[in-house]
Amino acid sequence: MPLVRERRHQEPLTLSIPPPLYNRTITGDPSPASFSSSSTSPDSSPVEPLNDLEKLTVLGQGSGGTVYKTRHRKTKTLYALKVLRSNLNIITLEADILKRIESSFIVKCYAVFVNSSDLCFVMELMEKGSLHDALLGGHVFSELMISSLAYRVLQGLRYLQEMRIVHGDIKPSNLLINEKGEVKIADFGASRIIAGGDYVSNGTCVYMNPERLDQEKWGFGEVGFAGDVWSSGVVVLECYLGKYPLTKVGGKPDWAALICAICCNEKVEIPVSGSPEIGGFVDRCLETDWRKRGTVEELLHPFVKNRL
Ligand SMILES: Nc1ncnc2c1ncn2[C@@H]1O[C@H](COP(=O)(O)OP(=O)(O)OP(=O)(O)O)[C@@H](O)[C@H]1O
Repeated sequence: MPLVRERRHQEPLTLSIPPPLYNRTITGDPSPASFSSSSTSPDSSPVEPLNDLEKLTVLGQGSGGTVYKTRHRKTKTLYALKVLRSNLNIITLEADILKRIESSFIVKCYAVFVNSSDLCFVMELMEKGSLHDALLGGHVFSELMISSLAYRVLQGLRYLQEMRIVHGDIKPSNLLINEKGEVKIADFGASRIIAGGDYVSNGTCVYMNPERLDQEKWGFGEVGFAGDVWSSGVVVLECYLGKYPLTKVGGKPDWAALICAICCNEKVEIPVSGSPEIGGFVDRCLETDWRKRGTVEELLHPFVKNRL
């Protein structure tokens, strides 16, 4: 069956967003403007309404908005609140995807609220931040830790594939860690739901796979899932080496250098100090031809079998 990416701007708003119900200001919000909110969450939402949340600190900043640590005023439960300031027609696909997801390998979204031009996601708080933070300063991980991380990412991708969802932006800052040290996949801003044919590029360039950078050569098709596998391989290699593995350290690579590094270079391999299992794993993920690349099912063995 041909694949169609549901174009965000063509997509009708799939969330049934009711008219604003509330009109109060969230504590700590520098804007005096009222914070109108309307819940679009599943019935199980523990947060209703949005202004029950008190902003505590800023957890991080993405290209589209800010993520806050918040506390529910009554229950005292902590949540992460992601506020995206963008074209609602574009970002509601992310909300739609999050609404469908229920997996212990993926950061839970409890509720989605709309506030004029902002879309607010109430999410499970991942206390230990992102894998990107954990990698700062050239920190390297043991193979056992990497295999545990790879297992969780692959299980998350397996779930998404069953839901016909391509994540599209697997990278360290989108892999979050909770208090127990469990890694979960987050951020569906570059995701797409596969139904048949069309394709739009999105996501972070340095973790992109050859077929996405060179679409004329590779064409379209069921490449999205293979793309998530490629990115997972880059992340595993980065955890092993303590640095982004496909280009030289320092400086942001320009587009041409990146295309060359990802599409034309010799195969990137794990150093000889690595075990054959992690070497084989990376090798299968970073297979340039997406048709020959390892699948999620295949990659769940044997490297990740030794997971923690
Ligand atoms: N649920 C969460 N719990 C704890 N911290 C979070 C949570 N979600 C996001 N963060 C933090 O906020 C940062 C920004 O997240 P966000 O998803 O907005 O952008 P990003 O993935 O870092 O960048 P990009 O704009 O490229 O997607 C993350 O890197 C992480 O440190």
